[in-house]
Amino acid sequence: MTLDVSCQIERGDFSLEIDFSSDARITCLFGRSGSGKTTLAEVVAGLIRPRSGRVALDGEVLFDDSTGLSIPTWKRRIGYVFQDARLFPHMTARDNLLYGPRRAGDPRPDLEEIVALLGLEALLERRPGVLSGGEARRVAIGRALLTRPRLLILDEPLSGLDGARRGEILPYLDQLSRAGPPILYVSHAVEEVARLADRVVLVGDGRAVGAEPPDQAFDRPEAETAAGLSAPLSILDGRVSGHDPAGCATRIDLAGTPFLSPLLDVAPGERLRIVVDARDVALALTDPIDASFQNRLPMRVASLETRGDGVLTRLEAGGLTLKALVTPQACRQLDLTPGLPVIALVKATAAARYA
Ligand SMILES: Nc1ncnc2c1ncn2[C@@H]1O[C@H](COP(=O)(O)OP(=O)(O)OP(=O)(O)O)[C@@H](O)[C@H]1O
Repeated sequence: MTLDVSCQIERGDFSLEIDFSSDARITCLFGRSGSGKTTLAEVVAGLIRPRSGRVALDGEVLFDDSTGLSIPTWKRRIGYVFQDARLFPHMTARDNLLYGPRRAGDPRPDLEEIVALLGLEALLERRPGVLSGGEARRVAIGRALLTRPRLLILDEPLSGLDGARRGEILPYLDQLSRAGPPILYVSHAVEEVARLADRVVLVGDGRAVGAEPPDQAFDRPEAETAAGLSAPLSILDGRVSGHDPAGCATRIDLAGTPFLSPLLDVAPGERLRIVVDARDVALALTDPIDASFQNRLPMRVASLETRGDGVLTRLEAGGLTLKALVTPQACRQLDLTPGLPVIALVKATAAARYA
């Protein structure tokens, strides 16, 4: 799937300039409340007409103001799951699932498969009034999937759910990301984006320009502002190489660099993504072998940038990139310059697992 959006939107006093292209399995629209994420999603779905520009999915033009073309929503084959599940209250979960429109000639979608994918078996005969928020969202996602969409739009699918309910639904979203259609995922929550996104479109200050890998997107000051972060995040993809025999730590291979995290319930060989706050990375010129840092990574300074009252230091080693936010004093003391070999010091406990 390739989604190309290049258009201008006006909605009352609000205007948004959009220009991105993504062929990722999960593209996240990330920005703070009111930045225009839902508006952008509604443009893709055909629920809002842009003032000008063009929208195309897999090369098929859905909207083009220069030719006057605007394919209606129902012909776009895009599934849209709204922030509120919008299930029919008088129908069972099963009947809600089977309600979605279907194109003539399309093979009937496999209800069993989608029920299994989203863990809906026990819910089928229940009405929405006796479903939890998370269960209702899963039924709404199932209903959208049963229309065989080319693209699934999930607008803040975890909003309003407490931590436990979010934790319940996230593994289903992981499964969906592997087995379902491509997803346009709207969120203002950094945990969700860091866990799920293949590409991130930052929406803010009237702009949504470029779809970037999450680590790159979270390098930007705009992302820090949108996420309410005090420092950039490193979003690192790795594979579990094993668990500490004493059972208190997990070994992860980060692009060839071994890394120790707290014990994670992830089998060896599985992929995962961890997040490290740039403030949790210290630097040394020689290896402090008697310090408690479990990760002492030989790296090289790639670049330095003044960020607020700190210095954002980007580090590289093989395929691994890591960010450290240090004080200007520390920068002077170590005489940090691009190319300098350093040891990056990261406590195992500083690594959070998001996927
Ligand atoms: N029907 C409308 N008419 C005029 N302005 C609107 C309309 N709907 C939304 N807006 C405005 O458009 C802007 C973007 O709203 P939108 O819902 O797209 O933001 P969002 O990033 O999805 O926010 P949230 O995360 O809170 O859902 C806001 O300033 C909002 O007030």
